[in-house]
Amino acid sequence: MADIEAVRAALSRIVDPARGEDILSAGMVKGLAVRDGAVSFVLEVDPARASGMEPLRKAAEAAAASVEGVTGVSAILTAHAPQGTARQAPKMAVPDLGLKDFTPKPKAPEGPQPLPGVRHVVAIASGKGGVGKSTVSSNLAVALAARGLRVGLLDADVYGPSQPRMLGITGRPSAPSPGVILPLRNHGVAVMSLGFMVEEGEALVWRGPMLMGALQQMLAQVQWGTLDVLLIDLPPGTGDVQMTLCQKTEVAGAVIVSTPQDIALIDARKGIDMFNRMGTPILGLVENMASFVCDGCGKAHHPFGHGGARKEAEKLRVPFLGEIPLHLGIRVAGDAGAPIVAQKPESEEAKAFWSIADGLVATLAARG
Ligand SMILES: Nc1ncnc2c1ncn2[C@@H]1O[C@H](COP(=O)(O)OP(=O)(O)OP(=O)(O)O)[C@@H](O)[C@H]1O
Repeated sequence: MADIEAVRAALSRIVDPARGEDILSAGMVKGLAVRDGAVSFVLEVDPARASGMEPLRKAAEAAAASVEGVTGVSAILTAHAPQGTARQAPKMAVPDLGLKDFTPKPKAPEGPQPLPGVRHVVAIASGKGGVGKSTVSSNLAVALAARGLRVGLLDADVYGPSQPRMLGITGRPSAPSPGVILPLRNHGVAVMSLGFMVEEGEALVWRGPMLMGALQQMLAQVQWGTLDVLLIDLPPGTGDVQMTLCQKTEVAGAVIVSTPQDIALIDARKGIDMFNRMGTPILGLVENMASFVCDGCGKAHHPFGHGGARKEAEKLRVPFLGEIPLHLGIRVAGDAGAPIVAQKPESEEAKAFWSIADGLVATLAARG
């Protein structure tokens, strides 16, 4: 079995030529973990040098891979300027010879790019945390797969990746060659999550640039194969992750999840506004935790109010995709790793997810 100390020793032999120091002593290796032979770590570099650091990442990856018992390595490069050093003057003044750099540089593609092999990228977003965005993502993914679509789910909720638990996946994705990560599968869905790479809670303490680097690397390196739909479970809010996704990747549209409460709807409106500004179409609004049917009296109650999201959708002229009840079964199924559409596909509480999934299939089909 691979030993973390052996991996450390291998990494300590990789020297960053610019610093003349090995990457471990230089503090560039973050989040090193070894689980069942799979090694993962983040190589944190100065943004000013980021474009030339791929060879160092590859060397570190190869060093870790050479350790006995290691079955796969995932080394993620992230750019992060150490505080207070980003603007420091270089120690040695380099004479300016007035020469222009004529080295041809590969032109970075402009604007959002399609993901190879993926027909439609659909972002699942919410303005506020805890409204059920991950629950909706996992149920929609499983429902779409059950309808015969080739479905992937990228858990980009980097602050609290919950899809490994909700979809019942433990393991680690394999990395058969440098720069290639294979997603894991369950319930007919190909899944990639930062939760596979770090211990639970660890990503919460990562800094913004590390998270962004991890997201971009997941977008670039995960080999999804051919997919009809890739759902992206976004973190709540309207931050860097959402913007980077829309700027770099061609997104067919966003599904916004909200509870009926005013406060959640205000945040949902902000989310819709952000997607509008980024030019990403809104596929619709979902109202989660819309009603609660009491076991005792059998009546439907509306603990968070009712109909707010439908009204808001009308007001904002975006499609209303459906209401999902607040139901213990939905939470228990998610916690047990089998979304309700997989665990009890015929149940009343699963119905709304099927109908939203069918609406999404129709919308995407209309787009070709
Ligand atoms: N309709 C529902 N009925 C019962 N429980 C639900 C429902 N929707 C979500 N939950 C539960 O509420 C909790 C929060 O849901 P979830 O993790 O999906 O929210 P989220 O919006 O993705 O949160 P965050 O963005 O903060 O990670 C979970 O325990 C989930 O099982």
